[in-house]
Amino acid sequence: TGTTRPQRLLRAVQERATRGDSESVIAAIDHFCRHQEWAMNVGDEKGFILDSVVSEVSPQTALELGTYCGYSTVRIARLLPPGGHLITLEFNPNYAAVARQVIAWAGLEDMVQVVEGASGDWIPHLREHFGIESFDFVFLDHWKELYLPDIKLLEECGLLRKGTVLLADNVVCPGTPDYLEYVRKSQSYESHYFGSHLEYTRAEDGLEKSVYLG
Ligand SMILES: O=C(NC/C=C/[C@H]1OC[C@H](O)[C@@H]1O)c1cc([N+](=O)[O-])cc(O)c1O
Ligand SMILES: [Mg+2]
Repeated sequence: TGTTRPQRLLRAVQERATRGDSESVIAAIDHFCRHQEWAMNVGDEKGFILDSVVSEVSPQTALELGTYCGYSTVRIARLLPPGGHLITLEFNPNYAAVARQVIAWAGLEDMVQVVEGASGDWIPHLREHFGIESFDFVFLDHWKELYLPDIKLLEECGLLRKGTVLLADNVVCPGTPDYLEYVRKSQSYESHYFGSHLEYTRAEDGLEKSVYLG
C-alpha cells in the first residue's frame, strides 16, 4: 500500500499552497506535475484557454464532466461571476475525495458541488436534484468515449440552451474522434479548435469550443 498519485498531489497542495488562495493551489499542482509526477490535469497552457472561455461566458450555471483532482474545477470556479455555481461529476470516489479537499483548500467549496457517480446516470437527474434549468457552460474532460453520448443526453434532457458553450479537453490526445465529427458536422453547433499541447508535455493536443445553436 502507500499513497496514490492524487493523494501525493493533494499533499503538495497542502504543503505549498496558501489556504484560500486559488492561484497558489493552481501553481502548486502545476509545479507538482512538472517537477514531481505527471498527472492528467488540463494544465497551465490549455488552462489559460479554459480561463479565457470561462471569462467570456461568465456562467451562472456550469457543468464539468470528470473532476479528477479538481484542478480545472478550481480554474473554472475562481472565475465564476457572483451567484455562479459549478457542478462537477466524478465516477471515481477516490478522485472525488481528493478533489473536495483541493477545492476546499482553494476556498471555493461554496460555488462547487462535487457529485460522485456515472455521468450517464446523473445527467437525467440534474434538473430535479439541483434545480438547474439549463447550463451556460460545460467542460468535458472525462472518459473520451463518453463525450458524444453525454452531450446527446444533455440535449435530450433539455439541459443545453441557445448559446450554451461546450469546451472539450483532449480532442487530439488521447482524442475524441466521434465527438469531434459530430459537433463539427451538426447544424446544431458552431465549433472552433484551439490548438495547444498535452498538459506538461510537447505532444499536440487542443480544446474544441462548440456553441449550441438549439
Ligand atoms: O483519460 C483522461 N481523462 C479521463 C479520466 C478518466 C478517469 O477519471 C474519471 C474516471 O473516474 C476515470 O477513472 C485523460 C487522459 C490523458 N492522457 O494523456 O492519457 C490526458 C487527459 O487530459 C485526460 O483527461
Ligand atoms: Mg483532460
